[in-house]
Amino acid sequence: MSAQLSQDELKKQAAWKAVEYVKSGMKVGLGTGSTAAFAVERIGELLANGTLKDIICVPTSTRTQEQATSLSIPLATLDEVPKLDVAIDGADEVDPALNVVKGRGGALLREKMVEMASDTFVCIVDETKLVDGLGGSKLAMPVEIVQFCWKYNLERLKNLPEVAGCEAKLRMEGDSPYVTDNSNYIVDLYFDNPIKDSYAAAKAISDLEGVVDHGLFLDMVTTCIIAGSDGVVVKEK
Ligand SMILES: O=C(CO)[C@H](O)[C@H](O)COP(=O)(O)O
Repeated sequence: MSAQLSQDELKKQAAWKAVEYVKSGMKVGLGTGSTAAFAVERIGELLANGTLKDIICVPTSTRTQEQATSLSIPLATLDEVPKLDVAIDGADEVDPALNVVKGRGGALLREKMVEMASDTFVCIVDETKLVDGLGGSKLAMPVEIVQFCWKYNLERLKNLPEVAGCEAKLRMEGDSPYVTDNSNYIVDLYFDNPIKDSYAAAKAISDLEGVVDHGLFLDMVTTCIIAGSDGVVVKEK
């Protein structure tokens, strides 16, 4: 039966399972992306039917903020609620140690801030996101940089020994650079092979002046919910 589920149905299964971690009275981080959107929708439903009460949520993007507002989910910022009980968010890649790449949706900075502020980070994915090593999907690993002298920083990123051989491209939206919710640009790094040492890469990237943040979320996920053709698997860190 489950072998016939679409990718969206798998995302929804993972999202619904994650929402079981949300209890009345909690402070909740809301992720960004198509998988996280199913979780936001479910939280909205459970609030509307009275199953969940008195929760307050912190969104990780203007997109999620708009969705949550449309569902009458009570919202706050980290300024108002600096400590969260649980955050639920998708990911682009998940390795066997539950380190993840995030930010293909462009929300990496707010996602990292909200997820670091949370006691529990429940990551929700379908099985297509599983990789043997980060960078292994051959899709983008985003780095958020300031707009100022972006070419200079793109070149410096490309030339870091810790990400040797990667391709670096400024993310575009039509004919213009993509601009994040924080008014920054994104350089996407593409790898032929998984990154050898994600920790060294994360440090080297962060150390560049003008880098705001990157999509390597290391040692952050506490629970990963993976929906696949064999059902839903929960992995705890
Ligand atoms: O990091 C993200 C957005 O910045 C998303 O969580 C990530 O891109 C996964 O998205 P989706 O659930 O649509 O596959």
